[in-house]
Amino acid sequence: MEERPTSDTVRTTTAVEIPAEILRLRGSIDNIDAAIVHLLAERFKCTRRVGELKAEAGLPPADMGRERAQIERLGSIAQASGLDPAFAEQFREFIVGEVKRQHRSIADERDGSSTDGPDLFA
Ligand SMILES: C=C(O[C@@H]1C=C(C(=O)O)C=C[C@H]1O)C(=O)O
Repeated sequence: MEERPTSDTVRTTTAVEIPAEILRLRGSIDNIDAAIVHLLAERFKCTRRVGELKAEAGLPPADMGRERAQIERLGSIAQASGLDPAFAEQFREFIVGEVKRQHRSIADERDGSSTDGPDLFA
């Protein structure tokens, strides 16, 4: 006979069968996660090169004019696609924060001067 959980027994996840639809959805979630990692890897390849070109040109790591345009554009895209725009902005900020950290480190490796300059606020 199947043992029923009581207040002092803990039901483990293995005790209950996982519905087939959840398993199917997890297959898609895994594919999406893989795509996100591939896309991020490609994005960081591009931003790393932008960091090198900025350091060569003596440009600062951050460009707040560009970021304002990104925030506006991605906010509209998030809204239209049913993603919370606040979450989209947190995610953008997380990624771009790492990009700027990498740009500062590229500039520092070159001559150590670019981190001392102001961000671009055009
Ligand atoms: C990549 C750049 O540098 C920074 C990083 C950005 C990004 O990751 O999209 C955008 C603007 C900059 O603050 C850039 O200027 O294009």
